[in-house]
Amino acid sequence: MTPLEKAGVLVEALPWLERFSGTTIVIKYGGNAMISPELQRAFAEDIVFMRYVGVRPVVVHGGGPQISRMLSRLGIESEFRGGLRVTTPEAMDVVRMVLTGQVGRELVGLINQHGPFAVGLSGEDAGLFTATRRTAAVNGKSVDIGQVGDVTRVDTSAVDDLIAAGRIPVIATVAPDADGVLHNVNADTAAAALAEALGARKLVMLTDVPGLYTDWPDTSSLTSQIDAEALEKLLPSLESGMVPKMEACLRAVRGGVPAAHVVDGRVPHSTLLEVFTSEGVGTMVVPASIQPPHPPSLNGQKA
Ligand SMILES: Nc1ncnc2c1ncn2[C@@H]1O[C@H](COP(=O)(O)OP(=O)(O)O)[C@@H](O)[C@H]1O
Ligand SMILES: CC(=O)N[C@@H](CCC(=O)OP(=O)(O)O)C(=O)O
Repeated sequence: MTPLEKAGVLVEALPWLERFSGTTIVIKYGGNAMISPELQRAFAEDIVFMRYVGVRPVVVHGGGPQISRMLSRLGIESEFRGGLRVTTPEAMDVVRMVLTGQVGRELVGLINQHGPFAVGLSGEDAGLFTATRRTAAVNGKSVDIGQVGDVTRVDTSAVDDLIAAGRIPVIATVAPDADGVLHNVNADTAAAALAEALGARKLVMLTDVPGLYTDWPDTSSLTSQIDAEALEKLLPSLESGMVPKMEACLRAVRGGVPAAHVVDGRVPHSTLLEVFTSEGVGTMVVPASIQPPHPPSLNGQKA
């Protein structure tokens, strides 16, 4: 690349820096996207980059595959229903241990190789999340799945304090209910609730597919943009992990977040590409088809 081309790349980011500097962006890092140490390091670089250019990143992490591995090492059976893990009290202990003690710690460590930014917390800290037990929808019927919750209250004060101090909150999604009983909350669900409560400018979900396929697994059905109404119609036909993910995107945009994106976390620096380049990668969910004006010279893909 010539020096002029390098300068071009930097200048291309300018409208996006102008748009997003000073805003809060919630990034959900799925366990399936954490497939190599290099990718995890690239993710940490993206988050720190955002912080240095004045964006206020908030990381919500998953860890589904890591939880499944630990459960099987311990000989505890685990199954998913409607994209959610059936969570017994015994499994709940493991979920909490893996998310708060392992996956969260590793991300905090990677980010903090660049400076004292990341602080790990969970839904239990300072009343961040209150959960309400939920069921899963399987073939149109609602079935009990144990200690699994939805986030029904968010107290953002601890996250606000950390952001104001220039820190990067890294959040694990276990949460007590109103009686203090701990629940396992799907990380997509929690990220959407938090993005809504923080008034985030964007929600970015990193996963292990290039985006939403409207006719899964037909690869030609990958969609770059969908509005809330169309997504709502599509939801009953979605499968497995995409159910909570797209429900979460819908919740976020209906709750006032201008755009929610599903992007391929297996692509190095996909977060940077999504936020600071004109291409826009993955699938963007918007409240309605009509978009606010774009910065100059854009292709209409981004928000
Ligand atoms: N319509 C669809 N479009 C894209 N992915 C889908 C769809 N339906 C099911 N999937 C599956 O959902 C998975 C992503 O969800 P999940 O495994 O929960 O990821 P994460 O750990 O990132 O939250 C994909 O790997 C894919 O196998
Ligand atoms: C209720 C429920 O399913 N909770 C999830 C929490 C972790 C998660 O959501 O991780 P990913 O983002 O990597 O899928 C689980 O136990 O796997």
